[in-house]
Amino acid sequence: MTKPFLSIELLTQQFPDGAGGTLTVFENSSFGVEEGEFVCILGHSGCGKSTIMNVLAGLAEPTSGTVIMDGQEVSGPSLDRGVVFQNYSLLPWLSALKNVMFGVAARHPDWSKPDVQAHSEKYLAMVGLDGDATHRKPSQLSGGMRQRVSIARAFANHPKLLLLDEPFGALDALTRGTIQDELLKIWSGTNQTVFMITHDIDEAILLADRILLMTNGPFARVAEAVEITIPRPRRREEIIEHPNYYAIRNHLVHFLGSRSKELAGQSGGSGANTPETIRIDRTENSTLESDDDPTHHAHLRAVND
Ligand SMILES: Nc1ncnc2c1ncn2[C@@H]1O[C@H](COP(=O)(O)OP(=O)(O)OP(=O)(O)O)[C@@H](O)[C@H]1O
Repeated sequence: MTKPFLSIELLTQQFPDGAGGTLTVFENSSFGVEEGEFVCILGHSGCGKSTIMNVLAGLAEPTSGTVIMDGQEVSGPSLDRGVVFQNYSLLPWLSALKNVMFGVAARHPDWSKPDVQAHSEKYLAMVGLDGDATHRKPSQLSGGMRQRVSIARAFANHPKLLLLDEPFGALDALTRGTIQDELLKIWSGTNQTVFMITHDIDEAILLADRILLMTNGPFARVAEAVEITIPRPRRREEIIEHPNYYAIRNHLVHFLGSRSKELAGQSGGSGANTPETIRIDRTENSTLESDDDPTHHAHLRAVND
């Protein structure tokens, strides 16, 4: 069997628990992400989402296990992986434009300065920043503007893998919607693979091909991979009308509300903890009753990987 583009294999992360013991955040977690796929990960605070993200970015070493991207083991950061964190992380002494240009110039050392600048301005404009704002330093921008610069910086580099840790958390609802649309536009026009942490169920349904659901920690694991069976292009005003929307949404809410706790703390032993694939499709079989109760799993077609 060929490996997926991004293959997370038997990943275990432990930290000292501060009381002389060991905290096992997750154990033997294994899952894959296909090239060009948009995956969101949902789970309660503290279950280990950012820890997984840091390992994928090459910014942290797992206790054991490996991450293989495009046939190569991830070790250390790389321009092939662009990261957008919750807390922006811009270089404070550079203007917004120069923050973006810095990465573009590193990625394309052969480009002339005007080319680097034009490319950077294009991506800043995509996230709604142009004119004076692009010449301001991060301290002279609002939190939302800083976050938009971080997003432009990551996208402008065309990394093979975009790692987004709650990238829209600091944005107001209107800007958030605009940038979600821009993200979808950029993603659909490239073959980039996106792995995104969010706490927003509706955002995840709008954006993702699959949503990974994590159980609560310690010994958290990606228990399910829920396919978003709503065709693209998706528009936020329209997807709620789709017959699968509330069925998927209810399933996610039910998982986060109770199953993430019920399944918590169960060590899977030495074997790989791979997620179960969940496919909910109310359009496939019109003989299904119209019953959105997510506990009625007879209505779900679950296929193991
Ligand atoms: N460097 C560290 N040393 C010790 N414990 C850590 C370290 N980093 C993370 N942890 C612990 O690992 C667990 C997972 O943390 P992580 O930040 O990955 O969670 P998260 O799911 O991203 O949470 P949130 O949604 O709140 O951002 C938490 O219990 C956290 O306290």
